[in-house]
Amino acid sequence: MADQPLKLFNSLNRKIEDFVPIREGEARVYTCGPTVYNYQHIGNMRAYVFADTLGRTLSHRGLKLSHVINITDVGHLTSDADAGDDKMEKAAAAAGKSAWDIARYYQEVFEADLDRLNVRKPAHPRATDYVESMIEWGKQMQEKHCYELESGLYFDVSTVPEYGRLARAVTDDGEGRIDTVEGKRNAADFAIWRKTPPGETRQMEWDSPWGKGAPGWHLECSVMSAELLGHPFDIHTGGIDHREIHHPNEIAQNQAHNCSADSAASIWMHNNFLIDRRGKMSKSTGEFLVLQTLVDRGYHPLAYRMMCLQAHYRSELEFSWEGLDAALTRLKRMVILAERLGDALPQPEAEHPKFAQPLEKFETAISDDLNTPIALTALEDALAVKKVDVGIKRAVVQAMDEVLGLSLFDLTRADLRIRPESAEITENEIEDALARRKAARAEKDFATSDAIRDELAAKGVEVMDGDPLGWEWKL
Ligand SMILES: Nc1ncnc2c1ncn2[C@@H]1O[C@H](COP(=O)(O)OP(=O)(O)OP(=O)(O)O)[C@@H](O)[C@H]1O
Ligand SMILES: [Zn+2]
Repeated sequence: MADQPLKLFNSLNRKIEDFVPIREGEARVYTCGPTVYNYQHIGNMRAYVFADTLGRTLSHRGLKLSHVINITDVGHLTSDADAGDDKMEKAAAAAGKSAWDIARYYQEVFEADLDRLNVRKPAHPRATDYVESMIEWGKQMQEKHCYELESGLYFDVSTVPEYGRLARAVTDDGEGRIDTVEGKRNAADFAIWRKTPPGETRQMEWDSPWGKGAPGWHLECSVMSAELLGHPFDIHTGGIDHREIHHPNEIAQNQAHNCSADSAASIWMHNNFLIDRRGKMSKSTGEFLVLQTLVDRGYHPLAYRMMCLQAHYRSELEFSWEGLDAALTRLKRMVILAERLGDALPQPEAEHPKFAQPLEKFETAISDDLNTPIALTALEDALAVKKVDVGIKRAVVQAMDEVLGLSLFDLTRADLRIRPESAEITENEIEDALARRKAARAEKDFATSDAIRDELAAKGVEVMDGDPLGWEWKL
């Protein structure tokens, strides 16, 4: 479909590059997944909407996609730089549950949220299923690249070429934040294996040549990407915070293990943060929004996907309820226009000159480092084309929607109504009352019609005659 190259921003050299798959006709993508010690906030979910849009774009270009989003169920400490407690063990202790139960619970919620945001099903390997391979990696790297301290096996970052070239400012931003562990050779050295301290038992621990303990978080992603995608693979993604510590450490391990200066992925991509008035949305700072909160307030989850798509993935996105309202309204307009195409049979082979411009605009935008804000306007241009065969129009709109993942043909007006959990009246009751009112009006029985209107108003439903969006009522 697309004859222009797909251009992507590579964090490795800070340049836009043409994407060239390593294996012809295929694309392999690894995305750092959640640490399942808590709910994922909507900022975390932005990272997966971005990765999914990338995956959909690769599929759209006819590539066979293998996408992995791992589940970190062990090893991530409260500081990315190997200091503090294990996030899983800490959450388990606080909840009085086992770390394993906590991990399973939050993984399920995470997967349900991915579904609700139309993130296509990637592979979800759990770190705890790969510990044996992690130990193998440790043994293999140990002699040339690691040293043992009382607390564990550490990676010496001076043993690989160009350590930290991915990070923006290794000295002040990266290393500056690293808490020191006594005996470390370089401040940026990190744990490959963390030994369980003498006299303690951890819920999640394994035997290893370095004693009982658990793998380091950075090691997990190196090992799972190698096992599931093979090194080298095409694209590695994550949130922009990973560019500073986690990904430089992954690269160092890949270089050491693979005996190569190569980072193991052709392109490293990072999404920017979702912020609110206080800054980066973050679990560690206490209050945060989860997808369910949006749903409880009556918003369809895809309004949030729309909100994400309205910003370029490399820009910060500020969350506000007004912004979410605007995204919802935009989605509604699209759904109303898509509805008019009814059940027309899409005709992907047929062409119409009226769609040349929107299609060209769409391809150019999405190929330009996933410029979804412009791609959305191209979709709107296509939806606005009049007096054409509906089958052709449907095929064009559907192809664009496949990339953006908004499910325009599956959503209905009713799905998109603001319908807070706390509302007293059900959708069916409202529809029923409206139908009775319509019948009364048709018979010029205005007394009944007004009575129904007042009845609804008493329950907080405003009937909107002549609403330009055709949304006959709102709460
Ligand atoms: N505010 C945010 N906006 C966008 N992406 C984010 C944000 N916060 C975290 N991420 C990304 O979400 C993904 C999942 O991260 P993880 O589950 O490890 O969360 P975390 O680091 O514990 O979160 P937090 O930083 O909120 O405490 C990572 O790719 C991370 O970079
Ligand atoms: Zn990772």
